[in-house]
Amino acid sequence: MIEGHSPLSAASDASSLWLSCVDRLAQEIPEQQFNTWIRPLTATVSPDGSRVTVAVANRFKMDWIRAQYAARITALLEGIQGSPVALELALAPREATIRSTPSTRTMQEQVLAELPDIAPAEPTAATGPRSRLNPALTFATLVEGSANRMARAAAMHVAGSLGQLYNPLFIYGGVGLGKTHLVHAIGNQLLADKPGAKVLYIHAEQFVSDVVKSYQRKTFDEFKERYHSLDLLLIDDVQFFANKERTQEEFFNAFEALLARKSHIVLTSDTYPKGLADIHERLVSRFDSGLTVAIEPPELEMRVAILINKAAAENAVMPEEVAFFVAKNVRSNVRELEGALRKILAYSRFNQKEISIQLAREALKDLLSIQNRQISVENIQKTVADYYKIKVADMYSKKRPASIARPRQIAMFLAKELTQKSLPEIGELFGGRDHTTVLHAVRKIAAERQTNTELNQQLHVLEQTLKG
Ligand SMILES: Nc1ncnc2c1ncn2[C@@H]1O[C@H](COP(=O)(O)OP(=O)(O)OP(=O)(O)O)[C@@H](O)[C@H]1O
Repeated sequence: MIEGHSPLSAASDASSLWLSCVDRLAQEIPEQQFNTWIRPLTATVSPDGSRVTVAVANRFKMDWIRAQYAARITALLEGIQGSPVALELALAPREATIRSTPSTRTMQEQVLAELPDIAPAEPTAATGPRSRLNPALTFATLVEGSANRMARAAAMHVAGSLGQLYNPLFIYGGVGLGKTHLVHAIGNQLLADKPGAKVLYIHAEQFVSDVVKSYQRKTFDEFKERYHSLDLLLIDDVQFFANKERTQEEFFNAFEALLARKSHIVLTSDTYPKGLADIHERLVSRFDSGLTVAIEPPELEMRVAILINKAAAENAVMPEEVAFFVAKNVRSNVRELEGALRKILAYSRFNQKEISIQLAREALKDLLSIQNRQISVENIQKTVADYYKIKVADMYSKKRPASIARPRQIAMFLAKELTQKSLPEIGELFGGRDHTTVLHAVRKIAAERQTNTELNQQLHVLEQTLKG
């Protein structure tokens, strides 16, 4: 803060920080997207401008804003403020709603119950923006490494020869590993080559909402016209179709119609098709009928390359030794790497200092101390999966063979032991399992450890690895 500022001027600076950020976003984002996602937001800014809390209407919007806009909002806020800004997303208080009980639901009520809370300003199937692609997410900005090599090659192939091999292409992996980036890259590449192609990127929850609206408004012809006539459908996070019967049926119809006209479908999920819970078998087998590829957490060298590339894209130079320092300390996913980089760039610009290990240490002070105290569940899942040579995705899958279920129970036990997370939170991070499942795993492994020396030894190795 500038010396001599009165609290009043500090407060008005603080509120203009958010308004300036919104102004900048209005210039960057297509109008429809801006009106849908950014305009309804309200924010509270701390007097020194170091913390901005944005109120969001519902959880779906929160996830979307976090995934699509949070990085850019933080970068803009930090650019305007000239110092690090912590962005928080919070649910705005909402009015109570009355829901029917399942036994008395009509078809429309059943469909309505599938609706994520969407504000009226949402783009509808008929009026939404054409492709919903983010032009910044291209193959050129996606760093390649062994973690995503196969998925990237398959995606490039699809973009280059639509409707031929690998249809559908199913890409799965943990959070923040680049699945969304990759599917946008396919769409952007196709549009660059064939500007007239009909491409749509959609998050699975938005598809649910489109189904619901077409029921509400009786606009099924428009819905079909829109989805069944695409050349390329990119659909993100299909695990959100779980338990949405009507949606699954409509998606199945769209899927069949698109394949029949040799259009391409690309899907992403947090687990592989057979690991998906509560999705109809006929849909799962369709998902698995083309090519299924994984994106793994990036290895050290890839994390380093991502940091150096992303810094260069921001016109900053990140020396390799600093990139190694950061990459060794931020291991779980690319989104977290980006967050760390943003903090370092803001710190360097604000203090007008070159980027060095010392500067990175200072900029990431909070993050590093949190990491030292708290190990993330994602890290535990990856470490345990590597140790027992199973896929990370098996940590979220519904598979039950002992070779998978046991490492999963061990990971749950370690998550309870080494993190601050509650049983329900851990259950959620293991593919939406109930807290009683986690409790059972924790008790079982804890008891067995007392008598089984081999297990005790394995747990010891894992604990040491995780504590670094
Ligand atoms: N290989 C990569 N090279 C460059 N940037 C990457 C790479 N992988 C991921 N990113 C970036 O990391 C961020 C998170 O990636 P993305 O949103 O695609 O992850 P995701 O797997 O879809 O996660 P979620 O499951 O949470 O939706 C994005 O900003 C993306 O551009």
